[in-house]
Amino acid sequence: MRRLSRDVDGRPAAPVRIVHLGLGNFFRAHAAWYTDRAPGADAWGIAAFTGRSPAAAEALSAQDGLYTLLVRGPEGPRPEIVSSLSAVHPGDDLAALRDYFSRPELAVVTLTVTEAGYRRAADGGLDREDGGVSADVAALLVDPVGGTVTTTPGRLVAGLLARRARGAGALAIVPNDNVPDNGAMVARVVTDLADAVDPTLRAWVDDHVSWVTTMVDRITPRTTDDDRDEVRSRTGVDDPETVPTEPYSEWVLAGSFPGGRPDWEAVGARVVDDVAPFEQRKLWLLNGAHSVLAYGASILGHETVADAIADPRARAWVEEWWEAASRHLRLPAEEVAGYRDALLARFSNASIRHLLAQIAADGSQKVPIRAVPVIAAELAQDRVEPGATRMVAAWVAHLRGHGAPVTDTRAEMLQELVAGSVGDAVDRVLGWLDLDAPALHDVVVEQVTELESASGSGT
Ligand SMILES: NC(=O)c1ccc[n+]([C@@H]2O[C@H](COP(=O)([O-])OP(=O)(O)OC[C@H]3O[C@@H](n4cnc5c(N)ncnc54)[C@H](O)[C@@H]3O)[C@@H](O)[C@H]2O)c1
Ligand SMILES: O=P(O)(O)OC[C@@H](O)[C@@H](O)[C@H](O)[C@H](O)CO
Repeated sequence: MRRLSRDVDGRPAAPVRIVHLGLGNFFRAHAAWYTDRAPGADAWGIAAFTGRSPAAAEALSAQDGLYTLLVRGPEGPRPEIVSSLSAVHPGDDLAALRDYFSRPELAVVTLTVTEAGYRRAADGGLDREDGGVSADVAALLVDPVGGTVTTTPGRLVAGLLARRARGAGALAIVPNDNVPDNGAMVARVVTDLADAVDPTLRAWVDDHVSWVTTMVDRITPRTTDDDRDEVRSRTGVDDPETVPTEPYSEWVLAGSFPGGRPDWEAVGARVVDDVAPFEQRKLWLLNGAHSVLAYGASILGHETVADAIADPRARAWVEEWWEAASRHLRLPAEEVAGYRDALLARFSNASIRHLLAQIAADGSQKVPIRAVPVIAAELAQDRVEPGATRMVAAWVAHLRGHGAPVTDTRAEMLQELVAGSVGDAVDRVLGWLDLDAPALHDVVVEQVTELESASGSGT
């Protein structure tokens, strides 16, 4: 069985003008795919760095950075080869990272490092108590041009220090993680870390970095052996780096690109003044429903989104969540209704095996941005809507050992929050979420109790 190689399968590697951090599946289905398909792609190569493990860099290097995107639509799976990765590196290859940042032709830095990768404290600023962050600050204080850094904010500051030292000019930083106002979010953690290592760096950053805000959407689960087998049988290529994804894709961006960028709009991206309405629509309706299912439907015994949405009980939870969330979206009702219909079709796509356990991970980063704004908006209108609170109740039950396994960078703290009686657990979790309204307590306790008794019963 043959492997992918540029001699046979792809375009020649384009000159690197984009650096990407976080070489996961979503980046390969989304930003790398838009860059590959944009007109003039032969002028826009990406150098991508893994976040933690070097495995993806090693495997992709062995196939010249090429990989197969397996687009799983209703008409059957369609393999597409993506050629935009000109170079792939393990995340700890800091010499390469600093070198790219020093080049004037580098114009864009994109990121998909997960919500937890930004190392934020509860107030949204950089978590200075985080061990990785304090080690990065210490390393850059001792050696700004060669210090070893491991966190994403640390790597960005190391790159920016190298760029300033070479006078290499302005660039855009484009976070593509599911975080509201993600441009301002990444600006904050990076400038916090910059301030801690060099008080003169902030002024340079202000003049030379454009923080772009984005809404990103394309359901992209982890790769399974079935995906690799499908590619093998359809193309005769053995591609361990296959990425499964759905046909639907959206990318909405706001911000400037002082060094230029690929013509992503030509392949469907939208550049707008304000991302917020798109981001709320997607984060609340899509990601919020995902979280309702990840915690609630895994308690009912389901493993994937498609299985879960086919269960009338879980589907009703999603519809109730959408009713509550939709009331607070600043979009025309018909647009919201159309989006909801499209979501039902996307969730029901059984050829995408999207595991509820994957979506459930790092709830401490997701529940506060997916559930809290909707519950708070309901409270502001004197409503306690069970459809809105169920995500929190299901998360509490999940943290107490029901449904999908708990994987969270803050697992230890969360276990303390949910210990003891259901009433105590709910009190502490609502307090941690800054949802102190007494009216919520009984509703959430009743929902947790109901979910815990449904646990494992499959009813
Ligand atoms: N998968 C999707 O459907 C999808 C869709 C829209 C947005 N996203 C966003 O993309 C992110 C990544 O999703 P994915 O499917 O590519 O996941 P993935 O697990 O395939 O890849 C995650 C990447 O981030 C890196 N990473 C993980 N934790 C990190 C940390 N603490 N510090 C630095 N790097 C870290 C990993 O090494 C890997 O390179 C999501 O968290 C989400 O915010 C995903
Ligand atoms: O990727 P996460 O971990 O932020 O969230 C899990 C899912 O809700 C998410 O991946 C969606 O599938 C995605 O945001 C669709 O565009």
